[in-house]
Amino acid sequence: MSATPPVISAQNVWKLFGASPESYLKSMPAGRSFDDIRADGYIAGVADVSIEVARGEMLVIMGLSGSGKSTLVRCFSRLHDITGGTIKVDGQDIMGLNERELIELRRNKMGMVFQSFGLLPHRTVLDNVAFPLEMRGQDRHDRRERALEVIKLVGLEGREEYFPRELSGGQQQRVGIARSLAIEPDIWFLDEPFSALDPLIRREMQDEFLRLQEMLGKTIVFITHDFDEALRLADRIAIMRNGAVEQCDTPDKIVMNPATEYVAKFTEEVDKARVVHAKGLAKPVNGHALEGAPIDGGATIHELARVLVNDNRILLPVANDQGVVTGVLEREAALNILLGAD
Ligand SMILES: Nc1ncnc2c1ncn2[C@@H]1O[C@H](COP(=O)(O)OP(=O)(O)OP(=O)(O)O)[C@@H](O)[C@H]1O
Repeated sequence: MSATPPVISAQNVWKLFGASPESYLKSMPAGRSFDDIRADGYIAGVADVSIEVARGEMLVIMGLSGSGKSTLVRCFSRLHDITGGTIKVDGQDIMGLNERELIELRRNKMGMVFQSFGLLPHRTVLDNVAFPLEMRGQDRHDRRERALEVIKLVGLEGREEYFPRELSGGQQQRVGIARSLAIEPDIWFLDEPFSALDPLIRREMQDEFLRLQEMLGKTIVFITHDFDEALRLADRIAIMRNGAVEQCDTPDKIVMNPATEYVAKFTEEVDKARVVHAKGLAKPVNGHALEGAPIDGGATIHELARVLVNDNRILLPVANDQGVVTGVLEREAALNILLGAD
């Protein structure tokens, strides 16, 4: 991960729901499980989570319904006051902010997109997208210019005067995305943005989203309960269960080395060759004598299938995107993944 300070830093964060969570947490003995806490009359929405989000990173929070994804992300923007621990955004402890500072933080730094789109039905696409700029007091001309710009960015040019009811689900979510981008947020929170869309449109939106992210390079926290979606989008995935993070790692590492049985269950059906990259499987060079042209570390094992089958080297040098050899791939290990024998 980069050496720059994290955009979001959560340390030992708890969010308990119940009668007097703060005093309960203070007197709670260490090692209390989710079920113990429930027996005491509390729900551990977030249980001792420590996680950092790097600048420009796409962190996907994945977990089944009720695992605590939304609660954790609500803590990041202090839509929930946390019960214990600390959350810093750009180095600032957000529990120390007053109401006005919080509103500023959310309005200027944070963009949010929800599953339900949340569009204003009596406003056109243009006015929906310009709405957060209006809230910010920007003048009419500037907000129109900016709204037109982001509408174009999400591929809705020509539909500026449509009303939400005249758009498909995918198009409505594009409006939601454009609206959240209008304020140029540093941090972008997306809570299951595509789960109301049918599978084909959903995939299309994921591709669009990756394209946008390539252009914009935002710091993103993306919630999903769909493991395949997480694998497609994430730089790192945090897998939650009972309010806790079971594992937070790159898709390659999660698929190759699931930390718990629970995580392993998600990976069972996954076609690993389509997820794992050469660089994820590569080992350190460690004095191996390497011969011949290197392979692209950013390619998946599936994308390298032809090379892996035809090449007869035992060890293949793996290069980064600058062409520098950074590791070595055992061809047999890669072939095993390709053949589903791993
Ligand atoms: N305001 C609240 N009061 C009491 N319990 C709550 C509250 N909000 C969330 N919870 C509980 O906290 C736990 C985590 O909920 P959360 O909504 O974060 O899960 P989630 O993983 O986002 O689920 P989903 O995928 O269904 O949205 C659940 O057991 C939920 O019932």
